[in-house]
Amino acid sequence: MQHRTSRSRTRSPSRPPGDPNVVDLTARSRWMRIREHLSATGNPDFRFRQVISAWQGSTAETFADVRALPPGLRAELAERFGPRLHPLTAVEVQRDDHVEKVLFAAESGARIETVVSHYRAGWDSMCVSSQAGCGLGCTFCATGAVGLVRNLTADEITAQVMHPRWTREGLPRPGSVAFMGMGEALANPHVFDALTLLTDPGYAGLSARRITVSTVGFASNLDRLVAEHPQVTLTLSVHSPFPGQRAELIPLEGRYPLADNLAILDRHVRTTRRKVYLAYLLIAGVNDGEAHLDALADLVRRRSRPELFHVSVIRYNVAAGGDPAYRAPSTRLVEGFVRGLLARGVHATRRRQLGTTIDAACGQLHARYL
Ligand SMILES: C[S@@+](CC[C@H](N)C(=O)[O-])C[C@H]1O[C@@H](n2cnc3c(N)ncnc32)[C@H](O)[C@@H]1O
Ligand code: SF4
Repeated sequence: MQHRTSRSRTRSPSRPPGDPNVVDLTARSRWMRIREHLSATGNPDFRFRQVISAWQGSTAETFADVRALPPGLRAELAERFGPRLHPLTAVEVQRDDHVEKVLFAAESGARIETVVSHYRAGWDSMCVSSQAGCGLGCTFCATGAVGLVRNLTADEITAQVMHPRWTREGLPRPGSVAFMGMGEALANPHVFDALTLLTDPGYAGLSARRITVSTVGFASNLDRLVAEHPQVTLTLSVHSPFPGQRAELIPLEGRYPLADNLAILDRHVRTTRRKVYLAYLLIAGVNDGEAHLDALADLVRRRSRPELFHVSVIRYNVAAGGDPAYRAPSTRLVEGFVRGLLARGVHATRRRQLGTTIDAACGQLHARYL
């Protein structure tokens, strides 16, 4: 089968006329700078928390609305950091039985999507975007078909989790957060500050173990991630055990081979004893054969601690802009593949997919760019 391997890697965002790109992508997180400023000017720690609570609690749009702060401090923060608290505006919401998908617009006009799944009582998982579009061009993914519009800032990434709309819906904190929305998190350096903020008790206060970063294997930053955030849960997208075929599906294989990424995971599991996940996207007739099963199982069994590697088998969701030759496998085929791995001594389960009817499942997000 011929796979499409070339895609435009960047695409200009459609911005309203006269709207400058006001986002400074070289700047550090505004929230981090605000916190540093408050501390450097002798304010007690609770002042930062007061701003965050007012913002997240949906009562404040601007610093001027944060009534808990002394008026002088409100004016000072607005003057120094700009009046608005919100970096993202929710412009559209779609729902099905288990999933809510929100289209957010950022200040530059860039658009992203965030998905919340309610699949177990009292446990909500949020799928966040790290980039508007993605420049890595995987041939099965709608976000890849968009091309890279731009990296999100750390504040735009974390605002998806902290947005006041969730408080209004009774969901001030999701049970877990996965970087499985739009974009390749490790291709965006702002993800490191975003993780620091998400795990900061004064900001989102999430446990690192409840955060999953999924990557196609941006090895240089995977190395940095395991060093700086060792407790974050990791998923490496594999999709083929054969380098030639993997490079057709995931062009980044040519720059950062799977073997290099697996070597990083080997070191990581040896030091942390944390379980890691290998995602395997099953496309009918492409990567679902016995030879794939044997080679994938072999790849896992050759790890230094194979018991700490878990394969999540994902059914291909038909994605806008994906290769038209790709077909979704039947449920029987997916279950058979999982059984095949188990029979070969590999831990494996099928990853449940929600939201396919509203294009909210893995690989389907394109924020209306397509
Ligand atoms: C959209 S990606 C974002 C995270 C990261 N860039 C990655 O690829 O791992 C999240 C997950 O969706 C999977 N995915 C992409 N396209 C898909 C599709 N059409 N159907 C099902 N899963 C897909 C990816 O392989 C990955 O495991
Ligand atoms: S699968 Fe991940 S890395 Fe590949 S194009 Fe989609 S978002 Fe980017």
